[in-house]
Amino acid sequence: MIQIEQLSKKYKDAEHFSLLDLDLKINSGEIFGLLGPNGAGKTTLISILCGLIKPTSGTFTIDGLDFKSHKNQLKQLIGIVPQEYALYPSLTAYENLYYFGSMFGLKGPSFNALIEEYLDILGLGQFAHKKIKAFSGGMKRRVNLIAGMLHRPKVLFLDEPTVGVDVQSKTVIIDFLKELNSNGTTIIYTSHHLNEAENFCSRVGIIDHGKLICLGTPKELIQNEQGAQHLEEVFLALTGKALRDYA
Ligand SMILES: Nc1ncnc2c1ncn2[C@@H]1O[C@H](COP(=O)(O)OP(=O)(O)OP(=O)(O)O)[C@@H](O)[C@H]1O
Repeated sequence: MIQIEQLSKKYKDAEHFSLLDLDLKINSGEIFGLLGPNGAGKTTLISILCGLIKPTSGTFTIDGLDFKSHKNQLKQLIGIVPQEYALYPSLTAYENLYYFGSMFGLKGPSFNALIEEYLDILGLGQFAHKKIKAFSGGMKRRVNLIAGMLHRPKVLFLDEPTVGVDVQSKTVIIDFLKELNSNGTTIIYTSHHLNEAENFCSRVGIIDHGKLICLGTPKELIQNEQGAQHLEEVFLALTGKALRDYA
């Protein structure tokens, strides 16, 4: 489904590569977790795969479509749920979603019904016509999520979809993503919640300093790391305890 070959990214004026010669294959139907410390290169990788930034070198295909020659088809195929809220604060939840859907050519009564259905599933039905600026962080995260998948993409990229939300919102978001996945959507997500990733992901890849340092099912990675009971111990053993502060 996603085939990445020798992907590298060096930002303009940066001293180091943020991604270096990364090879990775993600299969159709997976829930794939991209894990790594702050500054490891997760957002950079997702941003390249979503076509938001260009790689310095390397190639990738999604569903057999090359990123350079099939930009427009790829836009239809993928959905993006960014880390930052992509919502208009002075519009209502419904208006925001209508706007995002219309960018994919969605309109009409069946589209209205779809927006209402998703808002209901994510517990926001009664707030559909309230302005986003009055929403809590957890509510905004849920609207942000719907905005990224209204056009029913085959592949959904999510950059920390559960950051800063309470356990209740987190559960609703994860259950919703599991349901999407069971209906055929491939999910690629980044997170710092290692317990969540351990339970949620079919496979994970740990990235550090722009390189993929391990890949496998959570169970495999835990079994391969001596004394580890959970993914968090594997993560610390592989990436160390030093702080990752950059400016
Ligand atoms: N626009 C940019 N210009 C220059 N350097 C950048 C830019 N964006 C990211 N970087 C650098 O690239 C590296 C990887 O950053 P990236 O945001 O991809 O990491 P991340 O794994 O998503 O981190 P986090 O968990 O903190 O979100 C870091 O060293 C970061 O400082």
